[in-house]
Order: sequence, then C-alpha cells, then structure tokens
Amino acid sequence: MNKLAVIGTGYVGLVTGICLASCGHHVTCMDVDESKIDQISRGDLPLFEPGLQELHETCTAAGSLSYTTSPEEAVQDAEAVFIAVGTPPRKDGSADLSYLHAAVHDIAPFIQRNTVLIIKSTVPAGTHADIKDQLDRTTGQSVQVVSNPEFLREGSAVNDFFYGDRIVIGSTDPRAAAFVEHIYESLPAPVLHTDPQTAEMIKYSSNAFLAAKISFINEMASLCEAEGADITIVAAGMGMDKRIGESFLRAGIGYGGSCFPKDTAALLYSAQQKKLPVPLLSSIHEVNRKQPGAFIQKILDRFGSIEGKKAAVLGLTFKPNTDDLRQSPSRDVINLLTSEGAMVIGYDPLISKSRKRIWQIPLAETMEEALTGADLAVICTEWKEIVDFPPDRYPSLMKEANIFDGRNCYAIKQALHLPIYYSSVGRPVYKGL
Ligand SMILES: NC(=O)c1ccc[n+]([C@@H]2O[C@H](COP(=O)([O-])OP(=O)(O)OC[C@H]3O[C@@H](n4cnc5c(N)ncnc54)[C@H](O)[C@@H]3O)[C@@H](O)[C@H]2O)c1
Ligand SMILES: O=c1ccn([C@@H]2O[C@H](COP(=O)(O)OP(=O)(O)O[C@H]3O[C@H](CO)[C@@H](O)[C@H](O)[C@H]3O)[C@@H](O)[C@H]2O)c(=O)[nH]1
Repeated sequence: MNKLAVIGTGYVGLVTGICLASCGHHVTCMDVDESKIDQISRGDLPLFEPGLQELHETCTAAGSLSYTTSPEEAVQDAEAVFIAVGTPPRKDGSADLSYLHAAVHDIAPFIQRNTVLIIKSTVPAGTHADIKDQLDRTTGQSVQVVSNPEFLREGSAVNDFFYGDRIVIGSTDPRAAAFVEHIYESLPAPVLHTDPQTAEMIKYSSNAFLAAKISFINEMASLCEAEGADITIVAAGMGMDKRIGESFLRAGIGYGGSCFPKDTAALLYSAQQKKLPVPLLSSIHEVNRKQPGAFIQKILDRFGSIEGKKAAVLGLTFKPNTDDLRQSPSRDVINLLTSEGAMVIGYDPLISKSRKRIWQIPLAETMEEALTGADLAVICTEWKEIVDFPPDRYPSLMKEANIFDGRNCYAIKQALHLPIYYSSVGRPVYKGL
C-alpha cells in the first residue's frame, strides 16, 4: 500500500483517485475548486459515472480516501503525486497548459526528495521536460517526472481502469518507472515502458486514430447514402476483418466530448508549429465538423422550411451513460434547428432529471412529453431508453412521425409498415408517410 496524491478531481482525477484507493492505496485527492471538494465531502460526486459513487463510499468509509483543497495536506507525505488537471483547447487549437503549470507551482513546496510526479493529463510531447524543469528550479532538487497517460472512456471509466488494454509508463529513470508499475500491480493490464515523449505521443496518436476511424466511417456513410447501401452492414462486414476491427465504426452525427475534438486539434497545432504537413490529421476534424450540418440538411430537404415546426431533440450528452455535455454534437444540432426557426424541446434521460432548460431550450421530463405533438424527432445520443423506445409509439405521440436518427438506433426493419418517415445516417430512408 502506498501513500498517493491526486491533483484535480475532474473525471480523470476522481476515477484515478477512487480506483487507486480501492486497489488498497491511501489516496488524498486535491482540487482548487472548494465547492467541488465540499460537495464530494458531503458524499455527493460532482459527476455521473456508473459504479464510481459506490466505490467512493466504500473507500471513504474504510479511511483509504480523503479530499482536500490544501496542496500541502495532499502532497506532504505522498510517495507519488498524480496530476490530472484539465488541458483545455485554446482558440488556436493548442493545449492550454496553464492549469498544469499552476498545479505544479502550488505543490512544488511540498514535494519530498523521492516523490515521483506522474502526469495523467493529456499533454503535448515534450511537456514532461518543461514540468521537470519547473519542478527542479523551484525545489532545488531533481524530481522524477513520469508520463502515464489515461485511456478511460466516460460512461465505462471504472471498468476501463480495472480492465484497461494497457498501462503506459514513460520515464527516463528505471526506478521511478518500476515504482509506478508497482502502484498498478494489482491490475491485469500489460505494461508498456517507454520514454516520456513517446508516452505522450501514444496518447495523442490513439485518440487521433479512433477519431479517424469515426470520420472515415462517416465519410463512407455519405457514399452509402448516395449508393443506396447500408453503412451498418458495411461496417459489420469491414469489422469482420481482424486487421480492421469492429469498434469505432458507428456512423453518426460525429464525435464530441472533451477529448477527441481537443486532442486532434492540439496534435494538429503541434504539427503546424513544426511545419509538418499532416493532411490526414486535418481531414479528421474537417469531416467531423460538417456532420451536424449535413444531418440538418436532410431535415431541410424533407420539409423545405422548418420555421415554426416543433422539433424534439432526444439525447443531449455527447455519448450515453454520462452527464458530460462538453462538445456534444447535440448542441450544434439544436443551434442549427433554432437558427432555422424550429421550436425545439429537448429530452435526455439524465440531464432532464436535474434541469428544466439548457442552451436556451426547454427540457421535457419524459421522452413521451418531448414527442407529444412534435413535427419531427431528432435523435442525437443512443441512450438505452431511446434505443428501447418502441418505434410504433412515435406515430401515436407525434403530430407527424418524421424521425431523424443521428445514431442509427433502430433497424430499418422495425419501421416497416409503420406510418413514419425514418431518416438515419448512411442507410436508405424509410418513407412510410
Ligand atoms: N475526461 C476524460 O474522459 C479523459 C480521459 C483521459 C484523459 N483525459 C485528460 O485528463 C485531463 C483531465 O481531464 P478531465 O476531463 O478530468 O478534466 P476536468 O476539466 O473535468 O477536471 C479538471 C479538474 O482540475 C481542477 N484543477 C484545475 N487547476 C487545478 C490546480 N491548480 N490544482 C488542483 N486542481 C486543479 C479543476 O478544478 C477540475 O476539477 C485532461 O488533460 C484530459 O485531456 C480526460
Ligand atoms: O463508433 C463510434 C464511437 C464513438 N463515437 C463518438 O465518439 C465520441 C467519443 O466516444 P468515446 O471514445 O467512447 O468516449 P470518450 O469518453 O470521449 O473517450 C475517448 O477519449 C478519452 C479521453 O482522451 C480517451 O481516454 C478514450 O480512450 C477515448 O475513447 C462520442 O461522441 C461518441 O458518440 C462515434 O461517433 N462512433
């Protein structure tokens, strides 16, 4: 059992802190946001992540997990300090590292001689060296800085922590690297040891590749629409080839969230700074940026004008099983619908529980309420409740059952013989109206 500190209690910090505590370590999580720490201390996690609240309660009751706003309290006896603060995008696409440097500044006075600093945040290649310089200068000693990028997905973060595909440890010091491996020794994932800049690049390259798969399948979906083919079957057929793999080939209104958009932009920025041509990388974002607009065009093609029409937008979070709305494609869809004069009402299985309005539109309490009297329904997130909603209920609730499904939630066969117009992504339109 080791004494560990985690700096930053956002998604990654909380998951890392709580899961490491449940591996038997003593963990103190620290954040500058007092209201967040107050809320957590009252037993209420500031984010929704399946399984996390239960683990948090078990570990705090066992005394292996605590929270503070004091860098001193968190770091003074810690053998390792994980940094998990945000690295949001700047206007020019570069990663804003100011939170990282501020956090390092705050903890530096309390770093002990053998404390290892572990960077969990996603940072551009070379950042570890700047952080080491900053720490060495302020502490007057040589601090070990290890790059240990995080690969968890929101909505399945706890499972991803315990059963991840790999643990990447980037370090120039074998002792520091061995210590970080020891922290994770109860996990079954294979460990890849490398140098820090390679570890930093593994993180960005992985996200860029996954985003590329999505943009690729979305481009193929447009071609399928033109050819009368079905992208879901094309993707299944492609995925049967082990070299391609079936995951991340779901066509839709594009990727969102706090990672893919920002990390592809940051990688692109780094390449541009080095004057390296990276046409593939620039296209990933370009294809994604156009997805919501292309989807709205299908609606306009159907109606001509949607001025005054009631549109129910179903699913608001950037993916199911999370309450995270950052960079959600649903927001672009809503903005486009309202700019065309539609009266938009939203529904989300999680967000509707706690809010009545969002992004200047009202929220319905139930999916039925959102659909009642609507001229069109637009599905933005494939929540289970939406996927399980029987298609024959749409015509009974809506004024006219025009369904625009941005996540391919229903099999076309389900629409057969129903009085609905069903337009999805990369599949033939079903015209039952
Ligand atoms: N969200 C994900 O699914 C995910 C997955 C893998 C990697 N990452 C990366 O991990 C990092 C964190 O992401 P996130 O989504 O958890 O961020 P977040 O924005 O949800 O949380 C960051 C937290 O850091 C705190 N913070 C800021 N400055 C601080 C300081 N000086 N001291 C202490 N706390 C401070 C903020 O108050 C906030 O609570 C990013 O680099 C991100 O790219 C995120
Ligand atoms: O086939 C697919 C798969 C995903 N998406 C979309 O892509 C976005 C991101 O989804 P996902 O990757 O599942 O969620 P994140 O929580 O953003 O996780 C990504 O970003 C994290 C932050 O860097 C990494 O740690 C994870 O490994 C990486 O999957 C969402 O909008 C999804 O709707 C698709 O459109 N089609």
